[in-house]
Amino acid sequence: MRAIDWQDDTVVIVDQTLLPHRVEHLALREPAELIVAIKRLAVRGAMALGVAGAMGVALAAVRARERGENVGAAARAAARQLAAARPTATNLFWGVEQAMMALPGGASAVVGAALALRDADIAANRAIGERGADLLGRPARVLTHCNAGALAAVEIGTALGVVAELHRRSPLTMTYATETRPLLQGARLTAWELGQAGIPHRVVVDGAAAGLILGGEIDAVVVGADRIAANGDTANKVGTLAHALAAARAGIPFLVAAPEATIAADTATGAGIPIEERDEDEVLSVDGHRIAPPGARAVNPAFDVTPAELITAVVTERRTLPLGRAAEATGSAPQAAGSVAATIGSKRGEAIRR
Ligand SMILES: CSC[C@H]1O[C@H](OP(=O)(O)O)[C@H](O)[C@@H]1O
Repeated sequence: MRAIDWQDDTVVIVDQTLLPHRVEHLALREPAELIVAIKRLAVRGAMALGVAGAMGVALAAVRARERGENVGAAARAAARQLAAARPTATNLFWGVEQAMMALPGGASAVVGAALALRDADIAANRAIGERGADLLGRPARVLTHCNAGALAAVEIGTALGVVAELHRRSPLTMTYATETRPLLQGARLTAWELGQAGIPHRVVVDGAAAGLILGGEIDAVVVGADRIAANGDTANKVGTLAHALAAARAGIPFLVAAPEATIAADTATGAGIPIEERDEDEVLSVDGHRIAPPGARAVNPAFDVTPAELITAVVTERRTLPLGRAAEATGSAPQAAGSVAATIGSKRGEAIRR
């Protein structure tokens, strides 16, 4: 099952707001429908957003061609609206950009670029899983946050790709999935994926992670990312920073698993990463039932930024980038944060010119 795909000039997604109790697909023919799905997290996760961005431009181009309208104008309008749908995951803008680069070739070329990006995502996730497992060796107990699995990509996923590869090589004793308030991607989606994969797991409340980590119950933490700045600072689902602080205190590896498309060489540090502020009712209610007293207000940042010095390494489909904690975890001299930018910049340039 793919979280997002292209079928008969239509984008087909699994409506993730209905999981785990219902598996329902949505067929989206118009960019506007896809934008609504992105905003309400029916399709979500950095890699899936990259594919959605590209496929959204393709929808605009194909519909315009069918209607005899200006394909370029329709694609440019859709690109602007798609890029504004969610601000943090750099993959969304990258996917839109990749599709727009194919525009001179017409609607068919844009569709081709979107499908190539979809297929490249699958291959990248497979490589990330192998590279991340190579780095971690044989941890027995792993903790992950939010959902960076197949549902956040096309197939496989990043952090859960590493978890699945670790389990394939040497069965994991336990995987701890933090529930990930307020939208519960961990309790709903990661638990569902791990159950489907037959990987032993327990859901834990977000606030329990630090105690498990400092209590010696966790051997490694593996998470995804929504944007990695040039110096290695990493934005991921809110709550990630707390787990990184605990992992640093406990001296266990904290691994960020993400494709090259998540690296934003033009974002110098974490301070430059826009953090999505979502509707406060997501915090004040659960499943439509208000849990806070009338009049209570909330703040609802969807992401936080983990400083590079708390991250053991970023693994992508092509590289293992040791960051601030590499010296502790692997004994290698930590790569100066500044040089990460140079490495990222030069390599990423190659990727785009691929
Ligand atoms: C690595 S993609 C998964 C990534 O995206 C999630 O955010 P959201 O569910 O709001 O799209 C979360 O940050 C995951 O780590």
